[in-house]
Amino acid sequence: MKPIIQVALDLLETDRAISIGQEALEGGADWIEAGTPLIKSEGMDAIRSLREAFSGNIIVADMKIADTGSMEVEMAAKAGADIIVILGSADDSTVLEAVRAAKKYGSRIMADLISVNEPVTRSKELEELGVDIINVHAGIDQQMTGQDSLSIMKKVVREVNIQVAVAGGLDADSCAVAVQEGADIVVVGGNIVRSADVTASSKAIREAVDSPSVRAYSKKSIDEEIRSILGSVSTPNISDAMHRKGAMQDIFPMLAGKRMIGKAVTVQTFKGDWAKAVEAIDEAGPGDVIVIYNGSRHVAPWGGLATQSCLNKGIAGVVIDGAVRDIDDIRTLDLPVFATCHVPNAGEPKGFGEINAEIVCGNQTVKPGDYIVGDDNGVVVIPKEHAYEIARRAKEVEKTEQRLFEEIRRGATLSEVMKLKKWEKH
Ligand SMILES: O=C(CO)[C@H](O)[C@H](O)COP(=O)(O)O
Repeated sequence: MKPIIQVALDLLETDRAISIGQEALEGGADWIEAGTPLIKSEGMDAIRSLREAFSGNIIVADMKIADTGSMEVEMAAKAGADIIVILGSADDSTVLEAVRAAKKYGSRIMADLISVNEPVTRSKELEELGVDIINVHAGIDQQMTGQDSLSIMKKVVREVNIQVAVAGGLDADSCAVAVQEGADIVVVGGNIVRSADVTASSKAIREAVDSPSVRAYSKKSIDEEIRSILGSVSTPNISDAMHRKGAMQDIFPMLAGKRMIGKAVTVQTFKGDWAKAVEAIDEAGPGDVIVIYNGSRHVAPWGGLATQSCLNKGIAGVVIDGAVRDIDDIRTLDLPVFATCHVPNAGEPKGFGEINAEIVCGNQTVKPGDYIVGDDNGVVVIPKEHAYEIARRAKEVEKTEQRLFEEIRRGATLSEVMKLKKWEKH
């Protein structure tokens, strides 16, 4: 049987969901899912509208039912859902009630294994309780911390005889792996619905699941993955992902159009003392960013010679809470430099201070090894212990913005696309 692509319309407004759903179907998606956010935002009317707009397609209502199985299945079924999602972690009594109601109204039940502790055991129990489809799912917040669903899905398909779906940040490559490993249904949200070209993204997934053998799925190291994700987002995306934390204050790019990503080598110095700043170049390695607190706007601990030395070592960039000089040389060299200002004066190499201690730079705490990202907007610090999660969340912000850009390009205004008035705080 051909694998089924279920497109999860995780949006807040039905009109956007319908137009994105249409584009996804043009690319080859099969089932239309009313995502949980859409159902919470618009209620059963969202399901009714999707039923009407997509009369020939299976409609899945991602109700994530936790209780009152019968009542909630009845609501969704009467609104037009063919498949209704309950939580696999719901009590057996709720599952049974949902299954009974689904039979009565001619619908099917999909059980979502999100946050289930023993997914394989629970899948078998759910099958016995009469569930039609198991969905092995790493939720969106779980994905941000690195959890994925494919390894569990592999085990589940061997243990149950009902259809198995898989969900959780899937893209074309992971969908191909999923169907190779036995998934009947791939559930794709963000990588279709927040794409600027929904039809093309949906088509790429169609091709991947229909000829999965040509795909290779390579696993990068965590540092490679963080750097690769951070390389595709902006500092505003990261600031949004960090709820406006992390941006350095009063630190500006000294040359335009340069992007910088790296791990911090920190330097605490004192006004105009440039010894530790320059010694840090020898401590730092390729892909590091030297982050210096100096604290003077009038004497510079950094200039053209230090910048050239960094290039010889493959250092990714420099950030200085303080001044730089030789700005004309710096502008001709290919190293991103961020600083408070530029001045003519150099200080003295006295040697006070510390390399790789925790410092404050641009009013942000920076620890050695934290990820530092800089672009024309400024510099953000990402604590190393949350770097993967923040990078993933920044990528989600970037995807959402790409989609908004596309809808604005088509003629709407930002407030129209975002339905700003509707979502103002009451
Ligand atoms: O149910 C969901 C979140 O709870 C999503 O619909 C599901 O995870 C698919 O979306 P994505 O591909 O973005 O993970």
